[in-house]
Amino acid sequence: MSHPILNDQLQSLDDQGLATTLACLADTCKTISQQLKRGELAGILGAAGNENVQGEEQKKLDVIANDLIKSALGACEPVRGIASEEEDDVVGLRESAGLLVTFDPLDGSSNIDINSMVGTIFSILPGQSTGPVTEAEFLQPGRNQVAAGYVLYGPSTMLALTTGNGVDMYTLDPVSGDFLLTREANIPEATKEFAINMSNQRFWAPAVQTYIAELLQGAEGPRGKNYNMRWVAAMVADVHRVLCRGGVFMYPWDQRDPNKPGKLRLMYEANPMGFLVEQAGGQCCTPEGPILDLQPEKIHQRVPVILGAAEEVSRCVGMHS
Ligand SMILES: O=P(O)(O)OC[C@H]1O[C@](O)(COP(=O)(O)O)[C@@H](O)[C@@H]1O
Ligand SMILES: [Mg+2]
Ligand SMILES: [Mg+2]
Repeated sequence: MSHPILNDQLQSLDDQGLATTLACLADTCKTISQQLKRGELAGILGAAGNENVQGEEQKKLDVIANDLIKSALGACEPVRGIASEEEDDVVGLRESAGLLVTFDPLDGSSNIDINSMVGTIFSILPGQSTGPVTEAEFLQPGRNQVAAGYVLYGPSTMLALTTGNGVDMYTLDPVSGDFLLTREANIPEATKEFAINMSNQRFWAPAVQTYIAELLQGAEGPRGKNYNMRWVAAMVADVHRVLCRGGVFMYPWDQRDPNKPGKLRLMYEANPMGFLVEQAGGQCCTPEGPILDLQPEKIHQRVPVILGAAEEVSRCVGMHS
């Protein structure tokens, strides 16, 4: 069976600037994948010894992946500016270019040191001006994204990509070095699988407490079926599972820190995953409604996330009203 090659598929896009940018991101992620494969041998595991702007400890690989993507996009003609989870501020690249890229260079950082799954998440927005690049220009609803995707560094390296016409999944062929199209994502409306960090249960809002309590009651409870639970602790891997076989994934609001209404970042995690999930037939919401309709207020903004099977997301959101 022959699998189409990513770069051939990209050539058929109307926007060749977008195609160039996506090819650049895919190539850089191949380099990150190679570094990860060498693991401890490359001396790149462990803490970098500093914190990012959000007060989180940076791993060496957070910094390495960020620098690789930043430098590759710095040389990528169609890119006007970038924003990264690991950068304090947005970075202007060239005023004449038309695309803005936001990214989480390494998602699931706490998995690095145990040789478990991590990934790179990216989102591409249209530029809004021909003047200097500003943070305000990035603050567009996720609905404006022209493309979004992630690369999952797992037993095989996989790229999931949407340009607004479904979600294609590519597997990196270690022999040819090409990303080959291997499947399309599809999220069934119903599921029996959920993903949430249960250790935060006592901090959740009452609606989430009730929703999860019903799932845990299984066949004897109001849902009338048994649910299984999974938690990889890397959003990229948990969402990949949902895109491949369905399920519901949540990182809800909790009361631990009033400055963090949720853990996940809108511009680097929630919006790109929301675009992918909607394109695969699922839903991605906060308790107030679809994430893609949110008007961002800050580049490093955090949001509660409920995504996946439509039946579960609408039930959980509905319990908040
Ligand atoms: O430590 P917890 O509560 O399991 O949180 C895991 C979540 O945090 C994250 O790792 C945050 O992402 P980063 O690793 O990019 O900071 C998500 O990928 C994941 O879903
Ligand atoms: Mg992340
Ligand atoms: Mg990260």
